[in-house]
Amino acid sequence: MTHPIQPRLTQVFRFVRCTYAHGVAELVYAFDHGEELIERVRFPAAPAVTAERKHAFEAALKLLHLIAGISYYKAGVPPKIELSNGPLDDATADLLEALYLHGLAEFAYRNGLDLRGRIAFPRSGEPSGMVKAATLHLPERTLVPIGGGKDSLVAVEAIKHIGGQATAVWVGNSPLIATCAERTGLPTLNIQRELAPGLFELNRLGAWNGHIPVTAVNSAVLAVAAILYGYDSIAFANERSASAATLEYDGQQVNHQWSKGYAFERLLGDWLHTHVAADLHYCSLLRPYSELAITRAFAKLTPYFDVFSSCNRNFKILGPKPADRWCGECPKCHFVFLALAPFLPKPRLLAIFGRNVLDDEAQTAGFDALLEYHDHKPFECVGEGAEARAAMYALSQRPEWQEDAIVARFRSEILPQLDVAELALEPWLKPAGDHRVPERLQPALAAIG
Ligand SMILES: CC(=O)N[C@H]1[C@@H](OP(=O)(O)OP(=O)(O)OC[C@H]2O[C@@H](n3ccc(=O)[nH]c3=O)[C@H](O)[C@@H]2O)O[C@H](CO)[C@@H](O)[C@@H]1O[C@H](C)C(=O)N[C@@H](C)C(=O)N[C@@H](CCC(=O)O)C(=O)O
Ligand SMILES: Nc1ncnc2c1ncn2[C@@H]1O[C@H](COP(=O)(O)OP(=O)(O)OP(=O)(O)O)[C@@H](O)[C@H]1O
Repeated sequence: MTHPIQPRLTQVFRFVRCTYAHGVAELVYAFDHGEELIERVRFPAAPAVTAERKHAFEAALKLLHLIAGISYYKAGVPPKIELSNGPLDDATADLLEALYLHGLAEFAYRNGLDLRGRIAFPRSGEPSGMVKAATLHLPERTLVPIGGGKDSLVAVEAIKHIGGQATAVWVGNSPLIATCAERTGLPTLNIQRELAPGLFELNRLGAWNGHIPVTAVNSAVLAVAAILYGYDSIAFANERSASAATLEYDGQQVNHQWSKGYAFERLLGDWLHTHVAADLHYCSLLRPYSELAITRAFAKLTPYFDVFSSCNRNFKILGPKPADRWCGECPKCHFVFLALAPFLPKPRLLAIFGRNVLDDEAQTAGFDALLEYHDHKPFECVGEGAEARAAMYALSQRPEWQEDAIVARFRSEILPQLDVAELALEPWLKPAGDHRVPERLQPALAAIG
């Protein structure tokens, strides 16, 4: 009989094996000599892997195993990591160590842990180099991940605008995301992901728990899918402000959205070019845009208004979900309401949310955090504090909004402490900064701005 392990006392996290057959990937992990934790990812109607793509497929699958391990590793954060398939080359180890350190920074901060110097993947010492993987002549079509919220729908419409071939793809079994994906009118692909049930048991036994960089997991799933089904690009909808830290603590930046940020996009995009296929492109189509530029673009996409939701409470695997798509109380509901408000007629916005979030005094502390007023930005996927202040200032100048409780308080209490010259909306609406959008998709960028 095996005794239940005490997750926080474990010494080794083991990547046991990773297999694939008939559209199902099994990703297997264990702590010490404890029971195997098996995560399954199901690729529907999967075609056979061709000989030409075999090497690329295996490389992508191996990366998925290594990345998805983060959900389990975090339960114990033991001092040692073991790989049954041998050590990693430097580029792979660098990618994983960056992901585990920065992607778990919020987890570490909230649990009072310091992961610096603790996460070391075994290395072969093989230099990374920048040798390109083979070109696979992947079909010119794009996987567009759908998250149920506004951002991915803006990306979808931009690709449709340039006549690009694309498939709306999502990981997991959210009916809300399925409805959004169907509304795009694109072909759809739903990949199922089942966490190892043993993780919930570890949680019950007092495992460490907290945020994981789920976009990295979804990205690795989609890299496997791109090779399996044949796509030359994966176009996420991660905004410019996703790269901004939520807070800084003890000399370390803590960014809730790290795997949505540009640093991770670069690491993974380069890794795919060198280890999987020279013609598989991983990018974010919204990288040059702020949240406000994206909400302005989304405000024109009326066909999605009755199906989308950015409220993450919809996406829990366990536990209750909001009755009507928007809980109206969480940082995402606060931010999306505020960021859409400057670009939509007020009655339209109230109809989407079924309430006026800005006239609810109970939400004052939540909005203060968004504005970084006596608080830091919330641990959620929300825009920068300066962006939220610009949106709030715009509303405070409009008669239809300025009497609402939260806006009125902003006018009387917060605005006098701010420099109005820094509150303009317009600078946020211009694209800026680098992106990695491949040439074929670049015309779609212009369709957003
Ligand atoms: C939906 C959600 O926000 N979940 C977070 C929440 O989880 P909770 O315990 O309340 O419920 P479940 O989602 O049902 O998860 C149950 C447990 O399962 C583990 N887990 C789940 C998914 C996974 O991929 N790995 C896991 O290990 C975990 O132990 C759960 O407790 O709180 C958790 C703890 O803080 C978070 O880990 C859950 O976050 C999910 C991974 C998730 O999908 N979150 C996205 C909505 C999310 O945060 N997206 C970010 C993207 C940022 C990035 O860099 O990727 C965003 O929108 O900002
Ligand atoms: N379940 C999922 N499957 C595939 N991709 C996902 C999933 N959830 C989120 N994503 C993708 O991850 C990226 C970040 O998600 P995010 O929640 O910021 O976007 P969103 O849902 O489109 O918009 P919003 O910011 O309004 O929530 C987006 O490209 C989104 O499509």
